Parts: sequence; structure tokens; C-alpha cells
Amino acid sequence: MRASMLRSIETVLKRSSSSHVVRRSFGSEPSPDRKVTVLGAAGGIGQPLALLMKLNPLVSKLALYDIAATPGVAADVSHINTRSEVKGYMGDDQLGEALEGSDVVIIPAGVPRKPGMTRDDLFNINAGIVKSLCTAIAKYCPNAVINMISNPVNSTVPIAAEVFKKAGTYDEKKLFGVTTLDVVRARTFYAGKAGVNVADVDVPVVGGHAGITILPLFSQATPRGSNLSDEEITALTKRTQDGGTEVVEAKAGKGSATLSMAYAGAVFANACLKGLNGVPDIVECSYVQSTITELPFFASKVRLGKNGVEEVLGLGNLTDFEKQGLENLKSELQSSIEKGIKFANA
Ligand SMILES: NC(=O)c1ccc[n+]([C@@H]2O[C@H](COP(=O)([O-])OP(=O)(O)OC[C@H]3O[C@@H](n4cnc5c(N)ncnc54)[C@H](O)[C@@H]3O)[C@@H](O)[C@H]2O)c1
Ligand SMILES: O=C(O)C[C@H](O)C(=O)O
Repeated sequence: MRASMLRSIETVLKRSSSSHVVRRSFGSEPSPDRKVTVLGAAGGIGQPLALLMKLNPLVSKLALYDIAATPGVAADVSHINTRSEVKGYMGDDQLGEALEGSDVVIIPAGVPRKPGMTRDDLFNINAGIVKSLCTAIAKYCPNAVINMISNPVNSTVPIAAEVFKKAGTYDEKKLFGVTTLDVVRARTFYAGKAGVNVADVDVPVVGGHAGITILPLFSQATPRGSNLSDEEITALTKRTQDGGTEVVEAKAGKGSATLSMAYAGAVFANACLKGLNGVPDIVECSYVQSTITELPFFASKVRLGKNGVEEVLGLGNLTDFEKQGLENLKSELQSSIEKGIKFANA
């Protein structure tokens, strides 16, 4: 999936010098019209994500919404000679129009961490932002697939679910917490240690999206490279769990991961679009409503289809180390879920 998306982007970039060729390449592979809306499109993630979605030939309409500065971002991105028609929307009164008719809504709206903060420290601001955006989604595009990026994802996804339940529009198959960046990191870090080609690597990452709730399953990594010691697996696990903090500290007060997140968000949105279009065997890890553990929301591999989640896949065989990691994450994840539910119903 990643490889094919990159090929699509490469094809577009290579051919962009000739609009005739661009038209022909899309014309020969017609795909259904799909509207994608990005909420928080003028932000650190939103801007490169808008660019990547503009390069995705599966998108026919791209709506870019933010509370500030969206017209400039939209005008800029709209000049790229690819399929989608781009429109910028700004402020409360344009939110409905941005959302109407949307097939996929990607939400990177909200504040990012600074050094010393946890993702949960963002709750007080971001919970309210997510609640109001989801209230609008329930009104204007209740059937859209939601890709939740705003942190703390472990709580913002349950908030969204509660908002949709109250509005009578909740479809658990269409609500996704985006944990793809954890997978992207696990793949990169594993490839370096195992000495395998990073482009071929897959590593499932389960649980949630904060600290120890991020549980990479390196025992299921493919392809198998050089044998890694227990110490190396422990270090890889910790680095994946702390990947966000590594970037926050390196940015030293100027935000958190934006470029790698935009890439991860574009990969996940592309998978959702392919699923909606009926492409078979689209599997990605995501934080969704789940019954594979006792927790009501849990990240695991998910098969995507025409209606969103087609199947939540199980965890497979875990090593003792992974089983312990799973037990260790449950109480934190449970309380983040409860915090989100309580907030949404207050
Ligand atoms: N899920 C993940 O893996 C992951 C990875 C990285 C960052 N994040 C999270 O994504 C969020 C955004 O990060 P960023 O670096 O882009 O932050 P940013 O501050 O650069 O951008 C956020 C944007 O959201 C906009 N915004 C705020 N309130 C809004 C509202 N009500 N409606 C629409 N837009 C609104 C802001 O104007 C801003 O442009 C943060 O919460 C961050 O923690 C998640
Ligand atoms: O770490 C953060 O605060 C942002 C994001 O969740 C990440 O994993 O990079």
C-alpha cells in the first residue's frame, strides 16, 4: 500500500510537466469522485497533509478548513496540476460547507506538545476542539469516514464516538484514530536494527497512541532480518513508544511531529479511500472500537472496506514480553477512554 501510494505520487510528480499526460494518466484509471476534508489544514501537519492529499489521484475534491490562514494554504495547493479541485474554508460559518458531501474527514486540529508535556496535557484544549468539530461532522457529513489525528488520540476518539452517539449518527466502522505514525516509526527503527530493506518492512503496532500504550509487536515483524536480542527488542520498543517525545524534544518548543505525521496521515487516508473504492485486502493498524481485548477502543490491524472497518483483526501470537506490555498498558488506556467519555457527556 505504501509502495503503491509512493508510486502514484512519483508518477504525478514525474508527469506534472505535461498537463496532457496528467489528464491521460487519470483518465485511463477512473476512480470514483471522493471529497476529502482536512480540519486544521493551516497547521504544521495540515499543510503538508494538504499537499500530499492534493497529490493523491483518488481525491476529486479537497476541502481545507482552519480557524485561520486557510485561504493562503488553499490558493497555494490549488495551483498544483493534479486531479482534485481545492477549496479553502475559514471560521465557524464556513465549516458546514467544508464538510458537506465529504467521504473522508481528516482531523489534525488542535495544539501540539512542548517538551515536558504528555499528550494527555493537551486534553483540556483539544477535547473541546474535537467535540465541536465532531458536532459539525454529525450535522453536515454524518456518513463520512473520520481519521482522528488530534491528541490525545486515546481520548479524542472516544469523545468523537460519544458526540456521534448523542447525535444519533455513530457508526463504529467509520471512526479511526490514526496510529500510522507508530507503525511508520517501528518500521524505520526495525529496518535499521534488523538490516532489512525498510521499504519491505511491516510491524504491527497495537494498543493506543501514548507512551506505554503504544505496543509494537516486533515478534511479528516481516521480513525477518538478523536475529535481535531481548535487549535490542526492549530498546526498539522503547524508542517506538518515545518516538513522539524524541521529535518534541528535538523541536525544542516548536511543536511535535508534523512532516512524518503528514506522511503517515496521507498513507492512512489513502488506505481508507482505497477501502471505500472496493479495493480488496487493505489492512492498516488503527485505534478503533474493538472487542479483541476488554477495552472498548484498541489499536490493532484492521481490514478496510466500502463501509470503513470490515474486520478488526486479532493480535496473533505474542511473546511473553509483548503479553506483559499488553497487560501494562490496559489501565492507562482504560482511564484515557473513560476521561474522553466523561468529558463528552458532561
Ligand atoms: N496521531 C498522531 O500520531 C499525531 C502525530 C503528530 C501530532 N498529532 C497531534 O495533531 C495535532 C496538531 O498538531 P500540529 O503540529 O499540526 O499543530 P499546529 O498548531 O501546527 O496546527 C494545528 C492547527 O489546528 C488549527 N485549529 C485549532 N482549532 C481549530 C478548530 N476548532 N478548527 C479547525 N482548526 C483548528 C490551528 O489553527 C492550527 O492551524 C496536535 O494535537 C498533535 O498533538 C498527532
Ligand atoms: O508526540 C506527540 O505529541 C505527537 C504525536 O502523537 C507523535 O507521536 O509524534
